[in-house]
Amino acid sequence: MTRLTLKPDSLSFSLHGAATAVAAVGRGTALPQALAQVFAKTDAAPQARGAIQDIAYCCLRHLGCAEALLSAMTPRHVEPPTLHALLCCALALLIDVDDSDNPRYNAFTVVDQAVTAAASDNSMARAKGMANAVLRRFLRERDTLLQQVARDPVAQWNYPAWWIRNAQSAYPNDWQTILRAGNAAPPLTLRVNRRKTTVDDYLALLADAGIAATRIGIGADAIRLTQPIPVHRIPGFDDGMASVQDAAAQLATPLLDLRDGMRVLDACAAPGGKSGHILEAADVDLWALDSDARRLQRITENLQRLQLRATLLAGDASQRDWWDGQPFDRILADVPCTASGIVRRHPDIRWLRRKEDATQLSSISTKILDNLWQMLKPDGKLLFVTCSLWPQESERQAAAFAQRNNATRLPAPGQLLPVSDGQQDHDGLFYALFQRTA
Ligand SMILES: C[S@@+](CC[C@H](N)C(=O)[O-])C[C@H]1O[C@@H](n2cnc3c(N)ncnc32)[C@H](O)[C@@H]1O
Repeated sequence: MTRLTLKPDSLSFSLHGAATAVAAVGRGTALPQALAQVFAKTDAAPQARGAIQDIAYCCLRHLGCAEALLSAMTPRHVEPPTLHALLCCALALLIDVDDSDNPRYNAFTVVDQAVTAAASDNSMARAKGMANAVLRRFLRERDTLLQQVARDPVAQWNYPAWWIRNAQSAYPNDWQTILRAGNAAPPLTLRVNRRKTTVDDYLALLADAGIAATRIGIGADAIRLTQPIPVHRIPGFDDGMASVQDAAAQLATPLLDLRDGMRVLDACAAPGGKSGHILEAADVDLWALDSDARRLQRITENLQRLQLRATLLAGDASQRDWWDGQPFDRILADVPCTASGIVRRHPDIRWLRRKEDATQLSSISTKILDNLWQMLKPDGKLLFVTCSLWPQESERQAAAFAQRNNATRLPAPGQLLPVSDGQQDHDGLFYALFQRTA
């Protein structure tokens, strides 16, 4: 509940909105929903929404360090949760200021505006003196405090301890690079719609619009914008000339080896990123299935924009009640997983997931894969995809599946580790391709 009215274009307003969203993540809400709730309650203009979102993302990327700093500077756990989140948001911006050559905010402005945000809210106003003291102490003792908390791996890496241990055990040589990549802001990667244009012509269109972009070495239709821009500013976006899609995700369609006339199932299809790419590549009879009926609506919107058509079905890929009994030439199984390979886009995931989630999600994907295998034509191909880094959900699952079903494994990239610099910039996805021989 607010006491003072904060100006919607002020940093205090953005900090208050971001803190409300981060506190909701602390209660188990995914960040996109948490932000949508904040935007629904406040009358924030697009620019203020952008600032709220940026601060919330920054906070979740620095949450381990911010919480450790707060514990080091305050004798008791800070309550209520929105005040705790507000101080973490402010500390995250101050840490970011320290890291950046071109900081977005002046450090003293951050402190002043965080205290104003606390003062504006009945639930926090009493603690504004404490908030001021904590943030000013951080400014005075920054180096000592950062050194002190960096002994704790959670503060050093900004992931839960179990996540760091998982990464160390799965990737003894690469775990630090992987964790660092997950903390970087992702690039804006586009997929050019080859039904409407070519990569070269689209790059020329972007250049004419003054938007710098380069071809990416992975994914034939992939280009990366040098600076992310809002989606509505992407030339031809509303007409389906380009879609936002990570470069690694753009490998699914070429791996499916599609030909016109094929009957294709995209079994876990929402929001339809890969469905759209499949339909751009070939004239296939595509069935797009998802168990979440609300998320199917996102496929409808995406395909409408691309002016492409599929048969949309709400159903469980581990069951058969939605199937007409006609086998498929190709099946894409982009199964539900922990999403540990896309944390740079979703910094909340690491804080929302639990260690045991991988086991539970693996058992769902085992059922999905075994069921879908029975729906494939002889010689048909099934592409198994996850956006996970954990072998339990990816390589171990693929190997066990091949053994159980006597499936022939065809060449595919396997585990792609997330990379956050250079030409190959992409998320961490896993691909395994199987063929039915009988
Ligand atoms: C990784 S996402 C798919 C992303 C999508 N292929 C794309 O490229 O845009 C996984 C999807 O699986 C769906 N899902 C989860 N369990 C399922 C099930 N048992 N059957 C079908 N879909 C399921 C989720 O609703 C979610 O939309």
